[in-house]
Amino acid sequence: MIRVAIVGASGYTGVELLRLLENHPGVQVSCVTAGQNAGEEISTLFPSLIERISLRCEETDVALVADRADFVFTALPHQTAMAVVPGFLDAGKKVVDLSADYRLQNVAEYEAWYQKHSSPHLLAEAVYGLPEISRKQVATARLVANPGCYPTSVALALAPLLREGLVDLDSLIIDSKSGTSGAGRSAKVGSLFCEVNEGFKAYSVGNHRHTPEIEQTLSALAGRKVLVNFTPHLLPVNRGILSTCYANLGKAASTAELLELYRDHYRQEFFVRVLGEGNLPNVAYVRGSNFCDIGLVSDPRTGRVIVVSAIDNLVKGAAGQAVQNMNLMLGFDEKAGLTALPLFP
Ligand SMILES: NC(=O)C1=CN([C@@H]2O[C@H](COP(=O)(O)OP(=O)(O)OC[C@H]3O[C@@H](n4cnc5c(N)ncnc54)[C@H](OP(=O)(O)O)[C@@H]3O)[C@@H](O)[C@H]2O)C=CC1
Ligand SMILES: CC(=O)N[C@@H](CCC(=O)OP(=O)(O)O)C(=O)O
Repeated sequence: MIRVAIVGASGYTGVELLRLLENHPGVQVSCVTAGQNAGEEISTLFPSLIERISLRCEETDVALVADRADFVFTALPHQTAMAVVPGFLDAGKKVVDLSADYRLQNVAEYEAWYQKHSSPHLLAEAVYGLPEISRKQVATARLVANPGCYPTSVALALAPLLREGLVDLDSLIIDSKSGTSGAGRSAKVGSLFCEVNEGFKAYSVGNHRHTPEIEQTLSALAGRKVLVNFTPHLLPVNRGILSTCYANLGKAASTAELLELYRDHYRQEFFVRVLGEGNLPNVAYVRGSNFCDIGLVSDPRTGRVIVVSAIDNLVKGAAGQAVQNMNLMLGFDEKAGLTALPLFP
């Protein structure tokens, strides 16, 4: 059994890692850490774990964690992650970082959208861990930057069109909606029940920090710089991201032809489910799973294709994708621990 640490286990992605890894045949969670909850029993913080997982949350101390684990997940807020990730690498550990700290390859871009980077030398080494796009690089990586939830849903929705050069790259518009767990477990007025329930709003319009991450991936797929309009919305549900992506087709193509292209593209991908004509994704049908469901419609009236994708932000958008990356990095079956069907209804 490989010993695994979850640094930042008292958050939403941390507890999701615990849930998924409990069913993993080759690893055992040997150490969990927290910030203000250090010292607490993890099943007290999350009664969902009672009688199955009993671990004391340690201080987030690099030497202690490195001593107790062979592999590390960092599930910390950005900026906090970069304070510890270099220490784990120096101690010879492989790391999947769930924060945004190592996702952007360009330091200036990171510092423009986030804050000063304390280990910019690692940005060139870190592999952006979207296995359906960068599987080979993930398998040999020491540090994987686990993609953001919105960028995962967008990259998988648009990759076939961009790789095949079928759309006008200056026409991309992305409209995404996320459940509230995307904002994490820490107390914030904007996440309170009365602020979210029965409401629906756009936020960070024109300036959300996932914009450069989305553009980085789409540019690599397209082979040239791509800019997008990306508008996130807050949905009054616990989990789920639905992204609706609009693009002008270079030349006319029917819904059936485009779906055939998507099916070809993702034929080998267990976690991407391309829906049949007339069917469109719904966050309710991926909840709790590592699936990304994709559907599309070609609109001959406007010459646009509209691609819709759905993921669970905490699974394919965070902890599930992190486990998928770990599986590749450690040579396990990529699906290990991740084959559960979605929770429905
Ligand atoms: N939620 C989501 O859907 C997604 C989240 N992510 C990213 O994953 C990371 C974790 O997210 P999430 O689990 O939602 O966040 P939470 O806010 O739910 O949890 C954050 C975790 O980090 C710990 N922490 C915070 N500050 C410190 C500190 N200074 N020192 C040590 N530990 C600290 C917290 O401990 P404590 O509470 O005990 O202080 C908690 O365990 C973030 O970078 C987030 O952006 C990525 C994709 C999707
Ligand atoms: C609903 C909500 O607030 N979502 C978060 C994004 C989710 C996330 O955690 O993304 P990172 O990993 O890049 O931090 C947001 O908009 O900031």
